[in-house]
Order: sequence, then structure tokens, then C-alpha cells
Amino acid sequence: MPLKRLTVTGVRNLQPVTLHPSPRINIIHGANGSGKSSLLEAIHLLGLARSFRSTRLQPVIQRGLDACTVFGEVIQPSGVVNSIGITRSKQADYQIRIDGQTVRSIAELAETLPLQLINPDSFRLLEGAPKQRRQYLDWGVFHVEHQFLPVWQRLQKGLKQRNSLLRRGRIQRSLLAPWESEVVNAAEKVDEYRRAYLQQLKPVFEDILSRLVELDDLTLSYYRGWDKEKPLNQVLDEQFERDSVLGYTQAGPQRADLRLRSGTMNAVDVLSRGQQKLVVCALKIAQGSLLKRQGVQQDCVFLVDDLPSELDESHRRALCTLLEDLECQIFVSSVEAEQMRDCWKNDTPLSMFHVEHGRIVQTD
Ligand SMILES: Nc1ncnc2c1ncn2[C@@H]1O[C@H](COP(=O)(O)OP(=O)(O)OP(=O)(O)O)[C@@H](O)[C@H]1O
Repeated sequence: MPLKRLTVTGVRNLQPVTLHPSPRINIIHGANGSGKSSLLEAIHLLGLARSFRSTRLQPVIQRGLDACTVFGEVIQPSGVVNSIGITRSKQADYQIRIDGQTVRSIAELAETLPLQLINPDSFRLLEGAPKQRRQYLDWGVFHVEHQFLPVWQRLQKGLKQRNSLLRRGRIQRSLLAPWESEVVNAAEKVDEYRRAYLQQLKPVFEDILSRLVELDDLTLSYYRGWDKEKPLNQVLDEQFERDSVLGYTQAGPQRADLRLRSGTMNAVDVLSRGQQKLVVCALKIAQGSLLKRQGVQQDCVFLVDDLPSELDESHRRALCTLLEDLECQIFVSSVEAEQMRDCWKNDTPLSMFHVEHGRIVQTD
């Protein structure tokens, strides 16, 4: 689902601009601090209504302005073109419009423009808390299984109610029963969807990883968030006393994780920085690849901030080949233009954009 037009106003240091990106490879180049990441951030804003660099909206809005706006036209697999507009102002929160209609749900936005981001923070996928890996996993499940979101929302609601009752202190066990049954029901579904997704993802990930780097003993496994030998209702019973003391539910899909191991060790403890980047790229590319193979054949747009960093030339080329083989739209940023220009096949549509002090000019 490539972006065929992109208009950015009031984002960081970027001057107002309208771009017509290539449906395949787009290279954003320029000196440090010129605004390359800000352009990727603007596209991220369009697909997810949030920045990847800041949890607050204020820093994204250009100093001296009250709002930022990003507008894009996205070509869907059916050929239909959706227009998406997102405005974030200092006073209000954000306003999202798809084809002129105000939209409240980020999920709808994410479905219209699925994005995969690879940036220096993506390392958190390996070294960060399980939440990062759950979010990664759920991105994939959300995009391939349309029943996932309502079930996941039911689970969150059930957990919230159970936890708030637990926090009240000495309560009767029976008061929790309706919420526990809601939690257990939704938990089984969430686990089933995650497990089914991972079963499809794993071989794709292993194949992609083997084409990027030799790491034969790297394994990817799934922990569902509670003892695999016991049903969740039994675990909730057993842990009730402790849950009451803590004021929250310890076991369940909210504690699920993906485990990446190198032999018997945590992958993050033994892999080099470059190897970690390649593993993260393989995980993200595997999701993009799987999305494309699904019935709806959706493409996601890849945003790769500072692609060359941490990688030697042969790994850089291997990564570009894999990205290119996906036949998705890709935006990569790099300080060096020439380093990135030669990594693609001659006949793949490629556009180059030079950024200087926030001004973006198409050079190729
Ligand atoms: N709200 C803002 N208003 C104006 N300028 C901003 C704002 N936030 C950040 N900047 C400036 O925008 C510039 C662009 O930063 P950006 O991170 O996009 O650069 P970059 O080209 O990706 O740099 P690097 O190669 O070092 O990663 C920086 O000089 C930064 O100080």
C-alpha cells in the first residue's frame, strides 16, 4: 500500500513540503540534524498517530507553531486510493480523517497504512522488557486476524476490573468470578491467535535470518504468560492470595513474551550490536513478508532510520536485497547518499530526497 503523495507541515524542523515518493525505494539523505528522521517521523504519525521518538506530542510540533499536519494518499491493494490526514495541535489532541471522515480509532488508521519501523530504538525488541516483544507479536496478529482486537480489548477490560477489585483489599472470592471468567475466556482466544500467528511467522523469520547472517543456534519461542501445563482459571485460583497482596493479576496473556535465545543464553547477552540489528530486521521483515502472503495481500510501508549504521557492506547489501524482494514501499535514511544508492537492482523504481536544514528536495 504505497504512499503516492505526502504533505508535511509543521513537523520538527521540516519546511512545508509535498512529495511524490517512489512506490518502492526512497532514500532520504542529508547531514546530521538536517531532518531525515523527522520525515520518517511524519510518516509514522500518519500511520499510527504518534511519534516514534517522543511519547508527548509537543516536541514534534515545530517551535513557534501551534500544530502539525501530515496528509497522505495511500494506494490500497484493490486500487482504491485512501486519503489520510492527521493534525496534532498543542491545545487539542489529534484529529484523524480518512477520506474526509473523522476517525477515532487508531486501529483503523493502522489498517489503512500498516507501517514497520526499524530504527535505533528497535534494539529494544531484544534488550527491552517483554512489553516490546508483545507489541511486536500483537502487531502481526492484529493485521492478519481481524477477530483479535475485540478479544484483546475484552481481555484488557476484564483485567482492569479484576485488578481494581483486588486493590480494594479483603474481598470475597466470588466477587471476582464474573471478571475472571471473562479474563479466562478472552485469554484463551488471545493465546490461540498469538500461537497460530507465531507458528506461521517462525519459519519465515528463520529463512530470512539465514539469508542475512549465520546464526544457526538462534531460536525463537513463545511464552504464553502462565504455566503451560495448567489452565488459566487454576493458575488464578492458586495465585489469588498473592494477587490480592500485589493488587494485580500476575499470570495471563498480559505477561506473554517472545524468547530469543542463542544456544542456552539470551540472544541479547551474546550477539554483537550488528548481529542484533540483523535479528531485529529479520523479525520485522518476516512480519512484512507474512502480511503480504495473507489472503488480503496487504503491503506494509517500511521506515528504516539510518539503515547503514552498525552494518558492514556485505550485511548492508544483504539487508537491502531482502527489503527489495518484499516489493514494498521503503523509506530509508542515511547520512551518505552514495553508500545507499548502489544497493538496489537497476530496474527497481528509486527516488532520492536530499534534506538540508529542514528543506527536502527530490534529487533523482
Ligand atoms: N519541535 C522542533 N522544532 C524545530 N526544530 C526541531 C524540533 N525538534 C527537533 N528539531 C530540530 O530538527 C532537526 C532535525 O532532526 P532529525 O533528528 O530529523 O535530523 P536527522 O537528519 O535525522 O539527524 P541524524 O543524522 O543526526 O540522525 C534537529 O536539528 C533538531 O534540533
